[in-house]
Amino acid sequence: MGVIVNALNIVKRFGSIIALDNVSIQIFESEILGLLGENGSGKSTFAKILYGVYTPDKGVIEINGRRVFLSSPSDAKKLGIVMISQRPQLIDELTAVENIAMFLNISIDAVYRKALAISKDLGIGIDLRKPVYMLSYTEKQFVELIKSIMARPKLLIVDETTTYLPKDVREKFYRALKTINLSGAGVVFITHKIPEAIEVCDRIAVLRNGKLVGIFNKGDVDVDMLRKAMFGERSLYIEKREVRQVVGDKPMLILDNITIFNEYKLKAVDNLSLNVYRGEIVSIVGIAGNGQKELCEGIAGFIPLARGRIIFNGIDISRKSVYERISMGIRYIPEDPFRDSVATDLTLYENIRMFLSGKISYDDVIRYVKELGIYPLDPKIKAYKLSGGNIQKTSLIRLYQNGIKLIIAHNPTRMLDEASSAMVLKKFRELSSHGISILLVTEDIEEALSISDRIAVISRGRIRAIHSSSDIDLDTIEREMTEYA
Ligand SMILES: Nc1ncnc2c1ncn2[C@@H]1O[C@H](COP(=O)(O)OP(=O)(O)OP(=O)(O)O)[C@@H](O)[C@H]1O
Repeated sequence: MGVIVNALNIVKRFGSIIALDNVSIQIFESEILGLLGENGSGKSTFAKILYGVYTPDKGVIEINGRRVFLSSPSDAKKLGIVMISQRPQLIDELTAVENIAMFLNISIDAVYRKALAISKDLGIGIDLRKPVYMLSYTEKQFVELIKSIMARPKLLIVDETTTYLPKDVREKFYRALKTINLSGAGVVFITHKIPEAIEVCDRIAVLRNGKLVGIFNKGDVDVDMLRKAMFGERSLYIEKREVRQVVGDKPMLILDNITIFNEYKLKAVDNLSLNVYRGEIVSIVGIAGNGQKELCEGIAGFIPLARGRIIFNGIDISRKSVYERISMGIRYIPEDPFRDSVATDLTLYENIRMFLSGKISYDDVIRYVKELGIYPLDPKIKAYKLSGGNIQKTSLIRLYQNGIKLIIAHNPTRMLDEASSAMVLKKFRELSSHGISILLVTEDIEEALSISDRIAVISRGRIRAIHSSSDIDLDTIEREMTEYA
């Protein structure tokens, strides 16, 4: 098998942080190379160097045996390197076909026939002539996948794209990656999920604190070995999650037949009713784009209800402002910390101070940074310099505010590694045992099963089923999620 990419002794520093410390990785033709590592270990930095977003401070990149200098993604694209980011890079107002045509610089008619054939081949039923804003997150990622296949890449980088897709959709995605492999291309597959890495990848490279710990062949490793490689001795402390059974009998939140329209005036939440009791953890699971974001924003007060009522702690808050809802004890953790919940131009210290009332000393901030496991342990660092997972942990400072009665958390662990996710779920459990109610809106069914008292399945803005988490299993929930989609 030929070598597509030879990354030799790559060093990348950001000020005093060494994001990549002498990392050498080869990527072969027709292989899927996994990239695993805890938050802040250097995965995205490595991917961005291959995609021309960052240039290395030291080291050499060779593509097909020739030394290259990638100074932008268009340099990378010319060499056949394509990346699917965690957030779809599509223009919402254009159709899927127009987006693909623009990326490939070819005519719309030529794109349509080919794209349709590829989507049929993969068993993906997407209307490629719809504007992208009408597609769900999953459908958008499939458009990215079709776009990547049509670009005939030599190297495809997939950055945590599949984390929350339901099993059957994920399998279609994996099949597509194997198809890309068949043409001789290599794939770099970044994921936080160790079992997924074992399932999909031929080899798995593990990074820790910017250093390459090792590259393992699929057949030679198991979950425990990879966990140890990722976290070192800390792997021993990753808690087993367990289901709690303490729930109050007083509804903290009553959603009474609420309907909410999205920014495109489409009905996103459709006549939805649900109660969350005092101290209860209720999860809402569903495929992304089924009204979850609008539901969260509607409860937090960012967007108005078209119909229905929200009763919080006995009071109708349907017309109350965001500020009034916060004062009453509602906290919202949005799913996109970059856009909605962390001021990236401010320092970590300033972000933490902003969300915690009263006098907060520098030492207090250090304590929170430690408790949240934010890396690097430097309150003076500007937030934009943090890795995705560490930015997400910063947004979770809201969990430490006073006076909380209800938390609405939307995919709060999406970017977190296993140890950090366990820390957040432990915090949720602790808060609920103090009577705080939690509405966890997540696409991670295992997470929902591990922590919730009840699980509701959402599809097309409606609750399709509600289960006690002790009476339900993953397969049934996945079936229900896709049945109505
Ligand atoms: N633009 C930047 N400026 C300063 N520091 C940065 C920048 N980008 C990344 N870093 C730092 O480099 C280190 C590695 O970050 P990177 O984003 O590669 O981690 P990661 O493994 O992808 O993490 P995650 O799983 O959280 O996405 C982190 O300490 C991060 O704070």
